[in-house]
Amino acid sequence: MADVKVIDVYKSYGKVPVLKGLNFDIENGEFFVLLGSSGSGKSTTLNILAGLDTMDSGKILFDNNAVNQLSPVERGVAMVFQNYALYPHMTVFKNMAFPLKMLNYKKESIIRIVNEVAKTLDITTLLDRYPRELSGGQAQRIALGRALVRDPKIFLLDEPLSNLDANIRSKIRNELKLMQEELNRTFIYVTHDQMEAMSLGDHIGILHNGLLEQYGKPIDIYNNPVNEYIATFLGDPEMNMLSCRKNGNIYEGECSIQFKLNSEDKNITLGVRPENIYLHKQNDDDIEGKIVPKISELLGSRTLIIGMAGSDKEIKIITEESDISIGKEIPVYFNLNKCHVFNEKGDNINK
Ligand SMILES: Nc1ncnc2c1ncn2[C@@H]1O[C@H](COP(=O)(O)OP(=O)(O)OP(=O)(O)O)[C@@H](O)[C@H]1O
Repeated sequence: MADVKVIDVYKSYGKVPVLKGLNFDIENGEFFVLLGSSGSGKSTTLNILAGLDTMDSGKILFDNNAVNQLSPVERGVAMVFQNYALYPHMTVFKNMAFPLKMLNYKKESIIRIVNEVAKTLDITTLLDRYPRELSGGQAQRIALGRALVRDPKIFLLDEPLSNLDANIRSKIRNELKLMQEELNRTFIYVTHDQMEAMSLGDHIGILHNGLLEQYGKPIDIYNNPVNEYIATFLGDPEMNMLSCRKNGNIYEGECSIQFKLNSEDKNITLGVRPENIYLHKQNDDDIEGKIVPKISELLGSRTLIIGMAGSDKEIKIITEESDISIGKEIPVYFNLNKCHVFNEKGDNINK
């Protein structure tokens, strides 16, 4: 049984359509990430799920029950925002106790629940502090704690890590994932950060133009993007896109490549990820291209090469080789099996 079902949700602000028939299911206890660029409608979707915003039409089911008419509290969801929204004049304890107080819990119950949650989150020593005395990571944990005290079925998280420094961010990210597994609750997490989505999500839904453009396990979307938009949105550095044109029975394209492909399309785009381009031939049927390396950047054990194919086409390659001469044309190799073929509409026609 799906925990959350979003069915044909439409939403406009004035004349501007934001959600144009959104559909997806989220399973009980999973970490679902809604990924999309700025303005794609992620927060709107989350607010509608929470009951903080209304939809124009559509249906939302929690455990197969329609929640359209229910208030945020009645829905049993908890929302965690990027700015934590802690009350500055209250201690951590009082911040966490606040939602329970609003629900008229008895004092003893409040003390017991807050202490239990504080123990789970390892924040017992922070209970007497004020928000100004907390680091960003600690404040984030308190914000989660405040959501946890109500024992919600579903957590809705709107870019909760975006105010944190890069190093603490990855630490809290890992903690969040562990916490979700331990709590075994459904997390719906909104972000525009594809790395965050890839590392956190059991499933990812990519929102684009008011629709869920692709849904799946992170690795499946990475390996089988349905179109050029998704292909370039996931992956850093992004997938190289080579324009190619059919000439007789072969395709010719950027990077001076030539290859055979069973397709009727006159113009196609060949997509190849930076890690799938090699400086030495791997297989007899590899496609050979030419680039002029412009920049070589050591990434640790691997090197990023930015090369030029023609005057204004950049090609990015991730290689384990470190001895790269800049400014001199070199051959590069990749295999059609590892490429994606996009038609003129941008759809992936590999499969
Ligand atoms: N209350 C509102 N009134 C009018 N337009 C709105 C309102 N809220 C959001 N929008 C518009 O709806 C679109 C989607 O906004 P939303 O905040 O859902 O996007 P988002 O994907 O969460 O973006 P971001 O990553 O920048 O937070 C945007 O174009 C935004 O300007």
